[in-house]
Amino acid sequence: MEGSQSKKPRLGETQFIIPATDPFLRCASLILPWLNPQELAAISLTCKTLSMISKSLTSGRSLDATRSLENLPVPFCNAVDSKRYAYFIYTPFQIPASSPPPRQSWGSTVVSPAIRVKSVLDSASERGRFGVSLVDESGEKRYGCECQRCEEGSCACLSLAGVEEIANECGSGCGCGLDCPNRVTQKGISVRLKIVRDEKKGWSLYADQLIKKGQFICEYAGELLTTEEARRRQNLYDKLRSTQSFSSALLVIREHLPSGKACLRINIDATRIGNVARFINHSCDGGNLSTVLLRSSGALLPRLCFFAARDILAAEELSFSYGDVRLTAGKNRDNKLNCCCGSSCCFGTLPCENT
Ligand SMILES: C[S@@+](CC[C@H](N)C(=O)[O-])C[C@H]1O[C@@H](n2cnc3c(N)ncnc32)[C@H](O)[C@@H]1O
Repeated sequence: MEGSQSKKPRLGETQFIIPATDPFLRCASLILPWLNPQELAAISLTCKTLSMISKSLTSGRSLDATRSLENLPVPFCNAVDSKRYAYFIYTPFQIPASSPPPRQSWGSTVVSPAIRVKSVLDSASERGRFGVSLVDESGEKRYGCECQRCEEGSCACLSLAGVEEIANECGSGCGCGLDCPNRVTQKGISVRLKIVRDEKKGWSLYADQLIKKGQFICEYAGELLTTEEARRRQNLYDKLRSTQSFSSALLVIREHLPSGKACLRINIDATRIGNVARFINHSCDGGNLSTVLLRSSGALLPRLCFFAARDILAAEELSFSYGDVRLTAGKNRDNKLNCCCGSSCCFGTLPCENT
């Protein structure tokens, strides 16, 4: 008898089996993954079948925020309210600003393993395509290191004395390949993570395994904006936040140039298009992540990368400091947000960016 019992699906395992012969169902299962939550909710009201497909998609979406674009799935976990996932377009790396944001298929259970593998490979080549490159159109290297290949796990231009000191990685301007040990941050996420709902802070990124001090976690990926566009969007986000529960993820990085006279400003907006880093919350004590501005040889702009600042236990929240609240005190007074980081040195308000 034991063998004949059908196994009940566990939570999040709902699968809608689509008969290969039914053209309506096959069409619906191809189109629905491209819809956003509002569109999905609307279409699921039209008939029982579409309602079942959209329930199955919602389950699929909550199992992996990365849409198979990273090496490992990053699930949403919510024991607080009924939200199953946060909706945004996933990119594993920086991309030029996109308006309107593109559509992206998400949550389909009919994706074959071959397509999953292909999407990961595509993301690796896209990383190169969108990277602002200093290699000229003929492919001739203009900048970059001289290494042609790396031997026995070491690269001639490796300068990995400690996490804080990483400032350069090999890149498209180098002769070495993706297996070069000086390309730690270009291979995607390789530690288990999960996105957990918190009553006060909203979605929060957590470790789902022990992460050793110095391990790479992820980069802050999103749309690269001009300062003018960053200001326009920040105003819009401030307005949206004052009328509804809305969470933005626009990060402004300022890199002071060695002369001390100029400052390079990079605006990365992960609100509409981003990666899992958009779920990292602020902590007034600096949190458990160190941020490193990393320049890959051949790329014009640096990338902001997160590393473990100490050993991080499984089920610990990942956090970093968004900035010094004392420096932003008085700015954007109407838009202050309460900080709930819970650290003993909490200032009570989140640092705000005066874009
Ligand atoms: C980059 S997002 C982080 C992910 C966000 N929690 C979510 O649900 O999408 C930044 C926003 O998260 C919330 N947040 C981050 N750190 C917080 C903290 N320490 N206390 C309260 N809210 C926080 C704020 O709403 C902030 O605008």
